[in-house]
Amino acid sequence: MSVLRPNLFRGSVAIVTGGGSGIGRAITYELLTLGCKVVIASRNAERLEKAAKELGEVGDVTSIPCNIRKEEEVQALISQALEKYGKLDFLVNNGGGQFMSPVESMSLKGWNAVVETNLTGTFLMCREAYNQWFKANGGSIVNIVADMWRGFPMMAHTGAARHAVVNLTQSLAIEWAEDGVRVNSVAPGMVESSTAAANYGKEANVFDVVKEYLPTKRTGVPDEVSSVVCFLLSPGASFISGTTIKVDCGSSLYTRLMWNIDNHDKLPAYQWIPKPKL
Ligand SMILES: CCC/C=C/C(=O)SCCNC(=O)CCNC(=O)[C@H](O)C(C)(C)COP(=O)([O-])OP(=O)([O-])OC[C@H]1O[C@@H](n2cnc3c(N)ncnc32)[C@H](O)[C@@H]1OP(=O)([O-])[O-]
Ligand SMILES: NC(=O)C1=CN([C@@H]2O[C@H](COP(=O)(O)OP(=O)(O)OC[C@H]3O[C@@H](n4cnc5c(N)ncnc54)[C@H](OP(=O)(O)O)[C@@H]3O)[C@@H](O)[C@H]2O)C=CC1
Repeated sequence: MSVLRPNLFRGSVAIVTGGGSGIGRAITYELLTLGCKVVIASRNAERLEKAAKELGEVGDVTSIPCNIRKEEEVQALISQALEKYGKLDFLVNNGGGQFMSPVESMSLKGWNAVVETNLTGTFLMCREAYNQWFKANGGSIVNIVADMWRGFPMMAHTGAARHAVVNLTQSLAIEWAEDGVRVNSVAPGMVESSTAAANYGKEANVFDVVKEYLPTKRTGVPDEVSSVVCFLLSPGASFISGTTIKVDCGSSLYTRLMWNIDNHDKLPAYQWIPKPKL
């Protein structure tokens, strides 16, 4: 099912923030099928535990509740993961989110909540994983960002924070190269997980509305992000660090100003069958 070879990550250990839902869950699922042990971490302990139970049928997974905005919780997450599995190979900073609002009515508290979640949370996770393990042992980090390349109207807070993570990725790739740590990012386009649809799909019907504006004429699926994350973690990406891969099939490049793409179905989704519940 994974395009990567079976047992590729046997003996490896990963932490995936937000690993209990949506894209993070797809990443966790694929890592597990490749033999990796995975710690999933996010705020909602009940939902996380339920996800760990379901994913436990695929492989060795542990849930540890953690709010990535809280320094002491991040420190505890890394040390508990190390206690449980004795090592750490991969960190996937996928946990994040935002709300829709024009800047003029964005409160400072709301701005801070989004910047702390997406930028400061990623910084804390990277720093702690490095200080507690990667510095002495090497490792690989993938940060999930977003399609903010042309600004992010209605989500300016997340646009600013995610672009900052791209720059953080570049800085860390250089600072930590001599310790054998690779750091990359993945920037998904519009990816329709059930959670994302619940967050944005109903209110503004975003995922349905955008389809005709995408070169694919369809939204992405979580498996299409997961496969790229797993590749970046793998030895196949051993000469890639400090980069951000856009997983959007060109949507960040497309405007209808000079070129119009008519409706088509020539770029179908790469989706696991049977599809895991995401
Ligand atoms: C479109 C497709 C592209 C993207 C897809 C995805 O990313 S899919 C994945 C997407 N998944 C997600 O995005 C899920 C994760 N997202 C979240 O958990 C939240 O959006 C969070 C990041 C703000 C964290 O919030 P939290 O739990 O830490 O904090 P809190 O709830 O206490 O809020 C703090 C303050 O923020 C403000 N404020 C908050 N909401 C709204 C709003 N709707 N309206 C206006 N303002 C809002 C408000 O000021 C509030 O304070 P108040 O006025 O209440 O005293
Ligand atoms: N779907 C899409 O189209 C796109 C998604 N993205 C990004 O990809 C990532 C995954 O999104 P997706 O799977 O679609 O949606 P989800 O809502 O399923 O994923 C967000 C995850 O982040 C966790 N999370 C949020 N805040 C925190 C926090 N403070 N500490 C720890 N965990 C947290 C949530 O769990 P909990 O609530 O339990 O904390 C949840 O599992 C997010 O960063 C999202 O913004 C980027 C571009 C497009």
